Amino acid sequence: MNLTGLKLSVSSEIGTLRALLIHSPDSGLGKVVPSKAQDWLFEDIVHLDILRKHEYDYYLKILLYFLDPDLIKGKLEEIDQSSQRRSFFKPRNPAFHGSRKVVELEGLLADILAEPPTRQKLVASVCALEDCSYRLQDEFNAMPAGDLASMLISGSVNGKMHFAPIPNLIFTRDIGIVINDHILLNKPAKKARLRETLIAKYLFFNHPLFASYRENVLEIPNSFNNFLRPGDDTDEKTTLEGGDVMVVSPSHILIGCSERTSVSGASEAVKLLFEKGVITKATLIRIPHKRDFMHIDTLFTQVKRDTWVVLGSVASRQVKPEPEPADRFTDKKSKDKTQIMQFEKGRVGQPREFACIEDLLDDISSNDLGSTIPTTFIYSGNNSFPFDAREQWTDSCNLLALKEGVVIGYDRNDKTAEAFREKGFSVIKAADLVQQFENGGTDPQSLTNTLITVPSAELSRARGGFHCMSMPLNRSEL
Ligand SMILES: NC(=[NH2+])NCCC[C@H](N)C(=O)O
Repeated sequence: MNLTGLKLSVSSEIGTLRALLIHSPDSGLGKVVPSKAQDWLFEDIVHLDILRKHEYDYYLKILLYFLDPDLIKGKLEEIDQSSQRRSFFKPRNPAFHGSRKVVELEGLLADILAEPPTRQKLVASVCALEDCSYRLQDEFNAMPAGDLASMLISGSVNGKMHFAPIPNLIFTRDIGIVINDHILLNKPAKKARLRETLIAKYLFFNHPLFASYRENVLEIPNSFNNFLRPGDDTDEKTTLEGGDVMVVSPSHILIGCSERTSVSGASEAVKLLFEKGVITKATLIRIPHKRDFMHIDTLFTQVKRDTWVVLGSVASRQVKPEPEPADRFTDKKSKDKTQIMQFEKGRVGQPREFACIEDLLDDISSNDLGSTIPTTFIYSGNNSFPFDAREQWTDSCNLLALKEGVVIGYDRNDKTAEAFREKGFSVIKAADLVQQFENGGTDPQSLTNTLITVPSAELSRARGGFHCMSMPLNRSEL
């Protein structure tokens, strides 16, 4: 794929999306077995055909109408014909869309594997990680680049499974983050995500698409005594996953300290970003270390300059109940408390603290983004128990902004959609919107204040939403 000349530029969560990196669900998702589902960070096994045809394909169509309409407009009927067998959506098919704005990761991987030196290094690294035999490594090296790319992702070739799939690669958010014109690589907390990280590292350092940004690829170092620590406890490790990083303004990023991102990972990232002059302000947000809240983008995402969708029970200021006598015995572990500290480059003295996530988001809206009206919070499940928790679990707070005020999420979060309507938003099904785009009833430019909903019965079992399923490469400045 000839993809030279793409400009990396992300300085907000809501500027009009111009280019992003995605990975469409590959056959590996259909190979998750019940006994390994949780180890591979899926909550359940998924039905691959339904997940692709009736769910993810809508996401892709919407992305293309917004970012690269020439590839899709006027062709919908043909693309959807059953005789086409989804060829438009299959990376290795000649009829594949091949967008240079909605960029498919598998194609990039095949490109770098066509270069023998890169192929040999990457194959050797994957084989070391997956404990493959020397002979198998030689076999992999002799494979055509396209087959090899698909095998390195799905784990299988010609019906044979050589190692585990990496089904979480659909969550491209987590493999790296574009901050202005730099790329911060991740250091995953979970073993199931190690191969993804390796692939991402090779892509950013070797693909011509990123050629002019080589010097801007940032790798978080391990703390110097990393390898001296006894045992396998991941708590103390230096880890950082992309879902915990949000670029909220050209100078300010948020980093979650969570189940996945350690304090040392966050701290090393901030040091690096300050040192390289990428940003001047970083806010660290400690959230409860729980599977439900693995990254900060599972708790809140931005909708507009002055509007955020949040889980109220964690983000709002909590009124402390009178302590019960036994509370003295049950002092909450610090890991379960929310704590927020803001650091500015060159500033001496105490960092600034915020009492709750909403206070921080309000400060960002008013002071970083210049909003002059009161900040709006739209709550998961319309802030009523148990729908708040239920819908957060199925990613009601994990929305992707296609442009300011137009976000995309799952259709199953009814009460959250109700909350959007109450705040003046339209809620429209992706299938209907696609039809309207196609027949000229509306167009992406004229859409305002809208939540687009995508079918999600299967996708939501993978435990991530569209914010996770996107790695923005370019957004217009706000
Ligand atoms: N940015 C995110 N919230 N990503 C969600 C990742 C979900 C994935 N199954 C995992 O547990 O790793």
